[in-house]
Amino acid sequence: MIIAVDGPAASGKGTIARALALHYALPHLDTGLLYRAVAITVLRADGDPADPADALAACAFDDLLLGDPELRSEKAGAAASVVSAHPAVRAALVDRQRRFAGQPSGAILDGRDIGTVIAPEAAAKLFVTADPQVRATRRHAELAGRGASPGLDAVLADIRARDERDSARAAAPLRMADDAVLIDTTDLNVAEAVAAAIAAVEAKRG
Ligand SMILES: Nc1ncnc2c1ncn2[C@@H]1O[C@H](COP(=O)(O)OP(=O)(O)OP(=O)(O)O)[C@@H](O)[C@H]1O
Ligand SMILES: Nc1ccn([C@@H]2O[C@H](COP(=O)(O)O)[C@@H](O)[C@H]2O)c(=O)n1
Repeated sequence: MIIAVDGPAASGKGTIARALALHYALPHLDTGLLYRAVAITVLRADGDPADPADALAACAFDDLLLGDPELRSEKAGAAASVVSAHPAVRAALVDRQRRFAGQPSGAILDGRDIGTVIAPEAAAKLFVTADPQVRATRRHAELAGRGASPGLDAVLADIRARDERDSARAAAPLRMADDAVLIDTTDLNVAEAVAAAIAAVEAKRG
């Protein structure tokens, strides 16, 4: 079984995808990490994330980078949202994601275009969202817990800018697949959101 989990920044899709991976004993890929790795590789080479050639060259990143905590920074997220708009970057990362999705065991992938582009054949598709202010408050608390302290306003501005870039780009924009189930986590705690996700997957499995 392939489960696709898409949604905007800090909506809780990763939290849900990890919980589903445990529940169904399926491997999980956080596809945002791939774009974050490209972004950090560009920045460390003093390149420009908006330059398609710089971004494409960075797609040959070392897999060890995927464990680097700097990938979780807001700087990496913002630059990832710039490099991910280049069609050549998206094309360079497609095969890797499709191979992961195609494992005999099945898989769970979370991102922006899993249900629409990477695995349109997924048995269950979830689109996780939440009010931007709520997303910013949660991300702000998460960053503070890690010792980073951007102001709440800055976190909200970053989330809004990323939402806009990810939805407006021509290549694989963020959008809900026609056959996805919407999960709005604004008024749900983590346990409630995970329960809603499991119920949605069970309903799709029939
Ligand atoms: N339902 C919820 N209630 C409260 N906090 C939540 C809920 N879901 C997720 N969180 C918290 O919100 C933050 C963002 O969640 P998460 O990382 O899962 O979002 P995401 O959509 O995967 O983000 P990204 O766009 O960075 O990939 C985390 O700190 C997480 O613990
Ligand atoms: N399937 C995906 C996943 C991510 N992106 C881009 O990467 C940025 C960072 O992703 P996070 O999930 O880690 O926040 C995101 O803002 C997108 O621009 C993507 O395009 N497609």
